[in-house]
Amino acid sequence: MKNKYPTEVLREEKRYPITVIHLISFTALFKITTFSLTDNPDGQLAAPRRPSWGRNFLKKLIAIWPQLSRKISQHVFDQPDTFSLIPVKNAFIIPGGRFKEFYYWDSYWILKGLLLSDMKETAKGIIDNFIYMVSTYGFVPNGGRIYYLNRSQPPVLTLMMKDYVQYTNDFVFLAKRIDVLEKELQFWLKKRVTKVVKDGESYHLAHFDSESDTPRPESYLEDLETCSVYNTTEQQHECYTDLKSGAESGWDFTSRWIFDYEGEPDTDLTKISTRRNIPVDLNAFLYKSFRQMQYFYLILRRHDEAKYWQDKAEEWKINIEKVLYNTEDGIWYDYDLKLNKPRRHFAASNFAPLWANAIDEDLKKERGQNAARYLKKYGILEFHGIPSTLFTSGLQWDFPNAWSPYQNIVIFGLERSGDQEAQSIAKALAHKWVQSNMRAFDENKVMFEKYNSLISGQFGGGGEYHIQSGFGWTNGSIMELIDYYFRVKSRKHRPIYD
Ligand SMILES: OC[C@H]1O[C@H](O[C@H]2O[C@H](CO)[C@@H](O)[C@H](O)[C@H]2O)[C@H](O)[C@@H](O)[C@@H]1O
Repeated sequence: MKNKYPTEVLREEKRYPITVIHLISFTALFKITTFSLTDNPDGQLAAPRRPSWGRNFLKKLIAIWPQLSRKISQHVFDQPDTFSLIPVKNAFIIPGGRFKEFYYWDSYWILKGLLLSDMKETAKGIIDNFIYMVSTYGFVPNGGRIYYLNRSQPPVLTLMMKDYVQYTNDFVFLAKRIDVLEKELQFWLKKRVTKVVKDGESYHLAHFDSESDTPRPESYLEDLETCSVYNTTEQQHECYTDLKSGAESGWDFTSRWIFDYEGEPDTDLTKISTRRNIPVDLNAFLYKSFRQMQYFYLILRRHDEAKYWQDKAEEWKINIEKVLYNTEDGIWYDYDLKLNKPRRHFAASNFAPLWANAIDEDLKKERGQNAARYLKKYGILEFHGIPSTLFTSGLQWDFPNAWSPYQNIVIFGLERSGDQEAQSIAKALAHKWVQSNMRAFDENKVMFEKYNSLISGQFGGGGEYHIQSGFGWTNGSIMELIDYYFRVKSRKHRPIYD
């Protein structure tokens, strides 16, 4: 069949018969077991500052880093056209399982875990890989393959730099790279921002919007099948673009991106319309990054640039408040660009502005209180992890799956609101999540990419592939939770909680 495989895949498959491909993937990436000399993978996390159960678990997690570390071999640099890997110089940490290359937003939580394990050189190298990609391609691709070059993932590079600089005080490193951080955020401002109308007023906010209208090479047959319900080529192309935009969101896939005829979330993937949604979490990530740029430029005494990013942060804060905050329900909601109305449904992403602090100082406590009430209303405390949504669609970013990054986003959002009840709920949520992860680890001897919020210790399921283990971001984010909630003494370094 013509066009059965995308050109990138064809190029690799045509040149190399199956056996050679296997050989190549074996030699294209290799594991590194020794880290840089200044890295200390025994890590301060495993030091005797916490209960012994916590120390033992953390030691086991730290021991997983070498299994997930990769470096690109010289063959790829010598013959880049014969590999699908994007050649980056420094070692990195992969998620694990089928994910054998680096992933953009996974790396944010991985980096937190690396810093908490005192592996600052590896962390630095990972940031520099991303800096290289922004310099070369103008943005950070979804992951480390050339077939990911038509979409990004939630923007977190500036936040990675923040964690690194906060841990190391390496302002020279920051000063040399700040223009590239700026370049990445300009990509989002220029390519992903759209006009939003609410109550007759216009605002600007971002949405996910891949520029490619063909099936995802890594899930080619799945996408062909999903979009085959459409009769015209134009409709099929729209469908592919929305699937790729869904992958750009990192929530691939979820009822959040699916609309029924009345604009309500749906479980039928063929109705995917990712671009129609203004996502709360994406705009919170951007707000947090804009504010961070303001602080970075102030430290570097570049006052004009600091003012530019201060204005952007203020604009985003106002727009998040006016368009996404729902005073009646006391929470933020995604916004439907077509029907100009909020999508009033539970999602773990609804809490992201609390975590990003996209709130006026005098409203912080009240917003924390409201968010706590909202969690209780939906009985979220009864679960073993905060589920992505409350829709059972069979898609992996829906009920009952709970994903690690959003545990930290919700928990640290509640924690930093300063409201006492919100803080005690945050602690209870952290306990349940850590418990479930530890139970699963005891039974299976591995960490998973997602968990089932209905059963403590049970891994998640659904979606287009089987459950994967490893797992980079789960390990990084649980280290952050354990470090914050299960500590018995003060620490040498300043914490990096977010
Ligand atoms: O191959 C299917 C999809 O797999 C990735 O998405 C999932 O794994 C990623 C790595 O852990 C994670 O970043 C993402 O949030 C998950 O949904 C990949 O990112 C997708 O682009 C890809 O289509």
